[in-house]
Amino acid sequence: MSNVTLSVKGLKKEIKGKKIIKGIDFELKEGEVFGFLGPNGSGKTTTIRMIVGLIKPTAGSVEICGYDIQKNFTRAMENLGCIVENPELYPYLTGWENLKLFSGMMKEIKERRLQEVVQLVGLTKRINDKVSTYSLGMKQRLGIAQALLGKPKILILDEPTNGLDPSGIREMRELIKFLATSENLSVFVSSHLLSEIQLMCDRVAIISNGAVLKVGEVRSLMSEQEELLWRVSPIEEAMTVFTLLEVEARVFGEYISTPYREEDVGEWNRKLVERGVTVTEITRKVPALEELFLQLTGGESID
Ligand SMILES: Nc1ncnc2c1ncn2[C@@H]1O[C@H](COP(=O)(O)OP(=O)(O)OP(=O)(O)O)[C@@H](O)[C@H]1O
Repeated sequence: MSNVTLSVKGLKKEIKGKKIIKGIDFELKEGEVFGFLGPNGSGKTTTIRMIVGLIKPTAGSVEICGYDIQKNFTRAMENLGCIVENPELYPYLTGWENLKLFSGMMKEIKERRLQEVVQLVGLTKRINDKVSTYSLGMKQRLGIAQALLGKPKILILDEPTNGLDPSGIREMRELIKFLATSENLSVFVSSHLLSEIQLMCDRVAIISNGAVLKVGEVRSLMSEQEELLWRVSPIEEAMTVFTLLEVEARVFGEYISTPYREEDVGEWNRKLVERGVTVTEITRKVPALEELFLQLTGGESID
C-alpha cells in the first residue's frame, strides 16, 4: 500500500482574480480508497477538473504514476479513469454496445477486457439490455466499467453516490471498496457527506474554502471514542452508580466521562436519579473528524 499513484503538490486555481484553490497537497497510494470531503462549494470539483486535465492549474503540479500531466499528458492519462460529471451513455444502446463504442475510441482494447470490466462492476446479467432500462446505480456502474477499460491505476469519482437510493448507495460503496482491494486501484472519491467517507475510505483529505485542512487515516481520526460527559452532583454517588452498572467511568473535572452507548443512556440516567443524584447536563463528545466537519459545515451538510 505504499506506492504513490497520484501526487498533488501546491495546486492552485485562480478564476477571474478569485482564489478558488489555494495551494493544496496530497498523495494517493495503491489499493486505497481516498476520500475528498468538503461542504458544497469548497472546491472539490475544481480540484478534480485540474487532476483530470479539464482545466489548467494556475500553479502547482499533478503527477500520475510519475508522469506530470503538464509535460506528459497522454502517458499520465493512460493511468487514470474517471467519471467527473454524469457518464456519457447512449440510452438506446445496450450496456455492451455502449462499452464497445467507447472502447473503439481507445487503442487496443480486447473483447476479453470488456467482459472483465462488466464482471467487475456486476452487470453481467443486464449488459445486453438497453441502458434506458437501467437504474441510476446501474448507469453509474456502467460508467465505472467504461473508466476501467484501459486498466487505469487510479479511478476518480466525483460524488458517486449522489442521487442514488439507499440500496444503490450501498452497492456503489461495496463496489468501490472491492475495486480498491481486488484490482489494487487507488480510488479517489469526493463527497460532501461525512458518513459516506467514514464507511468507504481508508484515508481522507478535508477541504474547506479551497484549502486542505487535514489529511489522515479515517480510522485514526475516528478512533477517538465517542464519550458522554455527565454533569452530576454529588459526583461520588454517581461514580458508585456507574461502578454498580459496570460502566467504565472516570472523573473529568466537574464531569464524569463514560463511553457513549445510545441504547443505555436513558437507563443510566434513571439509575442515577433513583440514587438521589442530580443530573444537570449530559453532553455527547464527538470524535475529532466529525467535530471538525461539523465546524466546517455548521452542522448542515452532515448526514
Ligand atoms: N468558472 C468559475 N468561475 C467562477 N467561480 C467558479 C468557477 N468554478 C468554480 N467556481 C467557484 O469556486 C468555488 C468552488 O467550486 P467547486 O465546484 O469546485 O466546489 P465543490 O466543492 O465541488 O462544490 P459542489 O459540490 O457544490 O460542486 C465555488 O465558490 C464556485 O462558485
